[in-house]
Amino acid sequence: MSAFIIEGGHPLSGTITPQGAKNEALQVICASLLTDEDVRISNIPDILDVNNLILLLKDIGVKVERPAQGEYVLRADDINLNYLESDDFVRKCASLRGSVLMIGPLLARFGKAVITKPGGDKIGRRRLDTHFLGFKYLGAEFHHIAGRDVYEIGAKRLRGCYMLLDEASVTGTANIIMAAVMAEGTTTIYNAACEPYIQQLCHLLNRMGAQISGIGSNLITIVGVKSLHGAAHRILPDMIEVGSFIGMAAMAGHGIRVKDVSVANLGIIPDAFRRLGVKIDVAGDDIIIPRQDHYQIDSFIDGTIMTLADAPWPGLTPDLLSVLIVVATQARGSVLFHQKMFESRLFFVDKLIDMGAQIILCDPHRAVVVGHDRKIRLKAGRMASPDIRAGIALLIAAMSAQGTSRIENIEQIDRGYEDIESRLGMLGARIKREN
Ligand SMILES: CC(=O)N[C@H]1[C@@H](OP(=O)(O)OP(=O)(O)OC[C@H]2O[C@@H](n3ccc(=O)[nH]c3=O)[C@H](O)[C@@H]2O)O[C@H](CO)[C@@H](O)[C@@H]1O
Ligand SMILES: C=C(OP(=O)(O)O)C(=O)O
Repeated sequence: MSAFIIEGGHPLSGTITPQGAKNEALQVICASLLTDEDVRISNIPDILDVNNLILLLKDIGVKVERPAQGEYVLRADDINLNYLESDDFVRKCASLRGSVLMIGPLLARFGKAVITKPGGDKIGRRRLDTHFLGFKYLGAEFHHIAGRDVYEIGAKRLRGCYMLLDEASVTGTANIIMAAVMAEGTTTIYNAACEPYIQQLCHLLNRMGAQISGIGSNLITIVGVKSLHGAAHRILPDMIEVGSFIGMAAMAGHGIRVKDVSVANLGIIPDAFRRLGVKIDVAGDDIIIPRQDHYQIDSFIDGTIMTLADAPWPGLTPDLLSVLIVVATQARGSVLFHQKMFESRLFFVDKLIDMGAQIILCDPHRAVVVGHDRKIRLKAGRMASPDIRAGIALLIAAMSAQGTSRIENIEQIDRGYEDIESRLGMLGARIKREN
């Protein structure tokens, strides 16, 4: 296990550019399985989860070229379906959540896929019912393979239909869309997730010859086509990384510009930070977070205490609540965080409490933060990163703290943040990696 050693208290300033979006990358990379022609994708982040998914695609026979940094050409013209039966495949899927996104395209193109319990963050139950239900609506059948923790999914022919999803699952919606693009007839998905990740996937699929409408809404209509062809695609900036940088700038920044963020695709994210009193200026497609000696948490119009809660898009993404919690620890005022979607994502606040933050963990889903208004600084700590977003939140806390902190299990951070110690180092952070 690797660790970061962070010397806190160094002011950060300058300009930083976000990487391409992890969650979009996982989807569009898997979309390349839908055609035997070249799919060229640029702005692919160089992070563990994405690199492991590309390796897994190589294992099943996808030809991979990397003409430039962040740019890949993927050609799935000779897929080895036998590899899906191997223990090696199952083992690799089990450590990578993005692997679940291969099922829809494999089912659409080859009528066959294997589903195993995929990896990802340990942030509570991560059920796959929505994926299963969607595939079943389209006519797929599931068989549990005795002795192995996997299901085989098969479908001689997928048939379009109307479906109302049980919840707006992000990877579930992406998977069902990819399964439906070559189904016979029309598929209508209601209660579809509509994150920019999904919108981007749909735009790529349409460029590949699919007929998808309703993009950006929770009602998606897909008219099945016979086959798809190659296309090119550029991944959007990672909105979760942009949010992480806003949080970092509020806590430890002396003026930070985040460049080329695609403001139009950030949704409610900047406003969530503004609710905590963080000042954010927009300049073209950049955002600027000036130094702020104090920031004051809003209250609701009726004077009641501010609540920030996650919700399916265009609501507040659950992936930024951990960062928002850290920011609140130095605000003036109090705020209730309600993490509705995941069950175990708030437990990391124990570490912030050890560092001197005033937080009441009410139950696994709710925490109240009483801000210090910078009168008391967080003190350095020794901790392990339980998941990717708690990891970055702890890193931000450590950069703003007094003294030298140590964060272990930083592989969790590496899953989603490209070369983070060097990039933050350019802004003045002192972070050393220990392998
Ligand atoms: C690789 C990837 O893209 N991962 C993202 C994806 O995971 P993933 O697609 O796995 O997450 P889902 O959208 O399926 O669900 C996440 C959690 O939210 C719950 N839920 C979901 C929808 C809903 O309307 N109500 C509800 O309670 C689910 O039961 C589950 O506990 O979406 C999550 C939710 O934005 C993000 O945290 C993950 O970063
Ligand atoms: C929860 C996340 O990732 P994953 O779905 O890959 O575990 C995340 O990106 O915050």
